Amino acid sequence: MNRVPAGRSVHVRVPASSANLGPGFDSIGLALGLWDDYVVTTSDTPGLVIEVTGEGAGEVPTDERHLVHATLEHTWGVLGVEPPTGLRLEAVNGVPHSRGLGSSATAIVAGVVAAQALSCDVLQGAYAGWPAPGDVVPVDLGLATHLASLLEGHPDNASASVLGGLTVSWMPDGTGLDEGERTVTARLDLHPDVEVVVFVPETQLATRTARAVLPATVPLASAAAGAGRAALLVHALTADPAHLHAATRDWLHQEARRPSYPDTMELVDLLRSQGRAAVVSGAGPSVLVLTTRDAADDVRAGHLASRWERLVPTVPTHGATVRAR
Ligand SMILES: Nc1ncnc2c1ncn2[C@@H]1O[C@H](COP(=O)(O)OP(=O)(O)OP(=O)(O)O)[C@@H](O)[C@H]1O
Ligand SMILES: N[C@@H](CCO)C(=O)O
Repeated sequence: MNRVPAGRSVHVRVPASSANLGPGFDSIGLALGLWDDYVVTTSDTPGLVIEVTGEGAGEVPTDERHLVHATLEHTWGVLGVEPPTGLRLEAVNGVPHSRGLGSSATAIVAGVVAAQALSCDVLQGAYAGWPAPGDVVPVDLGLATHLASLLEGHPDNASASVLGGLTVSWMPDGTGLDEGERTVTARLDLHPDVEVVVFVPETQLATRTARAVLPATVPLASAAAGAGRAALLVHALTADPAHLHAATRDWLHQEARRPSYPDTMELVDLLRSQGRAAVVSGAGPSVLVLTTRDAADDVRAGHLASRWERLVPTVPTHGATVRAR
């Protein structure tokens, strides 16, 4: 088996994401212009060195359990290449952890694309040699979406982090993610009038915890109502933002999770009562407001308790990028 060569270094940038956007549970994702940056360098000196600054510094493990490192190893296994002898991972994280902003998907996507990039010429005979410093290193974005979605357990965050913009993901032949099925994603352009405001609390909520409280089944009427709003949501986000408030109504997950994030739902209820298209971002506890450009200043200026940090990220039109160093 070929080994990833020593003496290579890549700079990987991956955006955060907001999943669900109300009724698009486990399928709709939106990239957010908050970024994790990684430099991954191979060497022939055995060992692993991990340095983390920014979000998660002093909290995430800096050994082989680190999520990006574990993903690199997993991806090289899937690709059938031997990991390099030595590896250095420098992380500068701008995506808040466990706030519903897709931090785990961001990290997983970083690992998947870095692993592909560092072995690109080992895998692709047609690709001659290692790129010059600053050049984009080619990766298979479809494979990246699929592998990252499998590792994450749902495709909504991973697809937005890989592709940027607005994404809708589905499984061709079923409801669950498994090795035999490849995630498919449609990448949509957000209507140019749509802007986002994100309210981030100090409290954290692990996605695993938030998923554990969801019911196994929902009433047909709720499923039918949600399907209609999810369809309307795609129309509102791409063609007619006037429908955003109606389109972001959810019956599948937010109410079931209310006891897990009461302050979040209180803010969502308040903003919705004021006509804002407010939803829980991902599995919470952040709140995402989808607004139009003319109303964005009002949303940004609204009075808010001090425990909420207000962010105004762009929606990047591209997702993960990898450049040689
Ligand atoms: N950049 C990172 N480096 C290392 N580990 C990370 C990184 N980002 C996230 N993680 C790990 O993932 C955990 C958070 O994942 P989790 O799925 O619970 O929340 P999230 O992805 O931030 O939110 P959501 O999935 O609701 O959008 C962190 O506690 C940490 O263990
Ligand atoms: N669709 C997932 C997103 C987690 O970020 C959930 O709500 O559990």
